[in-house]
Amino acid sequence: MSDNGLFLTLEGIDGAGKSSHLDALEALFRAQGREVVRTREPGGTPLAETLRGLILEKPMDPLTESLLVFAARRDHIVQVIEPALVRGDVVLCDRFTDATFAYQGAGRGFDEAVLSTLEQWVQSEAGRATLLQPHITLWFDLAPEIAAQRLAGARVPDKFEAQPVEFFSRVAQGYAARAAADAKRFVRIDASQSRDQVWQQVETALVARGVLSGGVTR
Ligand SMILES: Nc1ncnc2c1ncn2[C@@H]1O[C@H](COP(=O)(O)OP(=O)(O)OP(=O)(O)O)[C@@H](O)[C@H]1O
Ligand SMILES: Cc1cn([C@H]2C[C@H](O)[C@@H](COP(=O)(O)O)O2)c(=O)[nH]c1=O
Repeated sequence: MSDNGLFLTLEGIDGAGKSSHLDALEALFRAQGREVVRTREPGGTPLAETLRGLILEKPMDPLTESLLVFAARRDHIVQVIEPALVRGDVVLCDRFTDATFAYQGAGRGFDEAVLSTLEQWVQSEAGRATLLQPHITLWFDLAPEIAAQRLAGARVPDKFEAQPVEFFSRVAQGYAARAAADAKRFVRIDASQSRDQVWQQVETALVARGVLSGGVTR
């Protein structure tokens, strides 16, 4: 399968600040003449959004959780992500498979070999030479204690947001391990800085990667 699009994902622990930059990123790509599909995981299709409700609210064992996450992802890939990439669009996705390795793998302690097998099944496509992976992943790296302070009182916590800081320490380590294993794809963003400084890092990284023209402002 040929794809001329750009698959850009944003990752980080809950409260790291990634969603705060989605509007500006979408506007920036559109201003540079790109079609943008903005989406999220779990979710992005009616079926996957239904699964999201279960994943974020219902208690379940880690294998069940992982299977539901990958089922939602499969529908999302088939219905939304692959068609958009083939059209040449920018797919701006709030979380993808790195979140599964970080949350279900490192956070819950679920078997990463099983996650890798599911990744192979779900992200392979007839006609696609390699596994579907994001072209660029912006990893918003923030200490769990600061993320918890930012989220405190901001909204009613879901099943994951209600987890203790130790859980998010493991999730953060999971992200660090994924980033180390695929350093070409990951861009580490120091998310402890102010919103404007974080945005500057995002913009600079995307210009350096050649996916945005220089001299852009928010
Ligand atoms: N750089 C920043 N400095 C201080 N507060 C921030 C910063 N960026 C975002 N925030 C605030 O932190 C909270 C979490 O931000 P945001 O919703 O963007 O995080 P997130 O990574 O998308 O979280 P989640 O994955 O849980 O949805 C919000 O209240 C937001 O206003
Ligand atoms: C993709 C994915 C997500 N999660 C978790 C991570 C977050 O706590 C929620 C999504 O909420 P957000 O406000 O949209 O960030 O789901 C997960 O555990 N595993 C995954 O694969």
